[in-house]
Amino acid sequence: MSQRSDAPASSPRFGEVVAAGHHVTKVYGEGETAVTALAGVSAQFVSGEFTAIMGPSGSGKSTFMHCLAGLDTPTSGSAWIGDTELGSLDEARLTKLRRERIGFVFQSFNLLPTLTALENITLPCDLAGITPDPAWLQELVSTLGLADRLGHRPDQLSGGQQQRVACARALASRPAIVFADEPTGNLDSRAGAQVLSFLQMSAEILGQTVVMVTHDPVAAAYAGRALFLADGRLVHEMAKPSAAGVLEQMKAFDAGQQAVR
Ligand SMILES: Nc1ncnc2c1ncn2[C@@H]1O[C@H](COP(=O)(O)OP(=O)(O)OP(=O)(O)O)[C@@H](O)[C@H]1O
Repeated sequence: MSQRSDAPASSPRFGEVVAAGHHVTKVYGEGETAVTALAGVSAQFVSGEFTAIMGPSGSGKSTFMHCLAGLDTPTSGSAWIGDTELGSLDEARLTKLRRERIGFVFQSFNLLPTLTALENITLPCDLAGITPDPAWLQELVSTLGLADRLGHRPDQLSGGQQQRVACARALASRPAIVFADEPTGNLDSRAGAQVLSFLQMSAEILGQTVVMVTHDPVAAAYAGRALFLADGRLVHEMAKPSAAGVLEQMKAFDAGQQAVR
């Protein structure tokens, strides 16, 4: 895939902050049954960066991602996409922003079963009233190895092919940011590696900002940066994570030790 020089003028410039959470706190429930899922997490995501959010089960990874993407609302603190604070938007504006500026990849693919692969890929653009750039679509489809599968419905595709369709769907509108929640959780290691290589390349070559929640150190090693959550707090950050380094860090947290440097 070649570097593109014809990105829309509204595309973020390299190094620009495209998403941020400021002191994001999320408490579910009230009183004695209240659960503090996030306790004041702040992080910034700059253009072209591929960030993995790591942490043990229940550490708040998905809640943080959902708050950043406007799928959940912080109890206090704020979440930003570009210079828009999501809490300032009503539901209609939030839906519009999600459709126009955010791409999603979920563990369970979330493709519509009655639509073909191509119809699934273009659905968010159709809903947002955006006409996807045909050359860009073709490039995505060929890079993801989907050219001869576009007329198939999801039940006629392997899990790996379905997740590659979901990746094409996420990038079709050239969103400001792609959020991927355990994108390889339902895939074998080979299909998972294809999806992760694509996400890595989309950041490194296309400048696509990607934030991925994962528990898998091997998956995190595809990212350029890993953030570690524990008990709803941001406890460590690692640049250029290796699988071994991430594993060591996770073991240290399990053992209640300080961050490994
Ligand atoms: N809707 C909810 N109602 C009540 N508690 C919730 C809700 N969603 C999440 N929680 C709680 O918030 C905490 C953080 O959950 P979250 O799903 O963000 O963690 P996670 O790190 O993504 O976990 P996992 O890796 O297991 O998916 C957990 O204690 C969870 O039980």
